[in-house]
Amino acid sequence: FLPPAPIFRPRTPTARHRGLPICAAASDAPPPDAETDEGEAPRGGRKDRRRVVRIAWEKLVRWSRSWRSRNRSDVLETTRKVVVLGGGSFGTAMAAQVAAKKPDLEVAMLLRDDLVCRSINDRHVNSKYLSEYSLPENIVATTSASEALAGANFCFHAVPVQFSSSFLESISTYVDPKLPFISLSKGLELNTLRTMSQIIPLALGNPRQPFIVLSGPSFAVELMEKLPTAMVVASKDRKLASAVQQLLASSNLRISTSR
Ligand SMILES: NC(=O)C1=CN([C@@H]2O[C@H](COP(=O)(O)OP(=O)(O)OC[C@H]3O[C@@H](n4cnc5c(N)ncnc54)[C@H](O)[C@@H]3O)[C@@H](O)[C@H]2O)C=CC1
Ligand SMILES: O=C(CO)COP(=O)(O)O
Repeated sequence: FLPPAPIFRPRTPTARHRGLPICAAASDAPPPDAETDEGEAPRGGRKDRRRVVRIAWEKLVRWSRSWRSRNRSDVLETTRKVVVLGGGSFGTAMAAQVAAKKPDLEVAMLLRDDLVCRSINDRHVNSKYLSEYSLPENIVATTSASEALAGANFCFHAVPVQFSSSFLESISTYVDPKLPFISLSKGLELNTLRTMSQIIPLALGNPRQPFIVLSGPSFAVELMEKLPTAMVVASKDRKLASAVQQLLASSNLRISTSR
């Protein structure tokens, strides 16, 4: 479900390109003889030139593929811990989704209910939401904000919009100002008509808190059932959107990026 790698097709030199050292910069091979004009070029010269272009192009394609795959694996490789704020249906489903991507990733869920924490930690089941599904064992639940947020590389926010301001204000001292916040919550705050992109920086007192939106249409149950699901991740920071895409996308979850 990851987007396909762009396909680069080497173009046969056309009249417009003739005499130009196409792709010469990407090749170790010497550029074709700039003096050679097609009209005068012996057949062998033209063949050599095509070969040089082909080799340069193949090199460029190999570099592009390796760069893409390096970037793709880097996000998962370098992510050690994610935190999920809110352990309702969607927080639980996203925790399960990301935990399944990497068994040694620590997925910390910040909850209010100690009994639910115990059911997750001891039995790997959220006794209150989606209790019919087993959760990956690398999900740990806590009621301590400092514990949940310490050392996290990404934060998923799944507390309903109407309670988000007060909840975030209460935990703001534990939030690293560089921690990327991925909002799963949808809607407007009543009275203020603020969106989550306004609520999060205001409540945390940090206008520069990295912010990403992850949106469906998608439902918690379809993720738990591993049904084919599509989502969109959007951020003003294109690299961050792409990082979240790599972190979450799987064979059942296709994620597109947007700005
Ligand atoms: N359920 C779904 O399939 C989807 C839900 N969403 C969005 O995700 C957000 C969360 O939805 P659900 O997980 O379905 O809701 P939910 O009602 O299942 O869970 C809400 C969670 O927030 C916690 N919470 C409520 N008030 C709180 C407060 N004052 N402080 C701290 N925690 C509090 C609850 O304890 C619970 O863990 C919503 O904005 C919803 O629109 C988005 C896509 C799909
Ligand atoms: O957004 C949803 C599905 O995409 C569900 O959100 P609610 O749970 O707020 O209806």
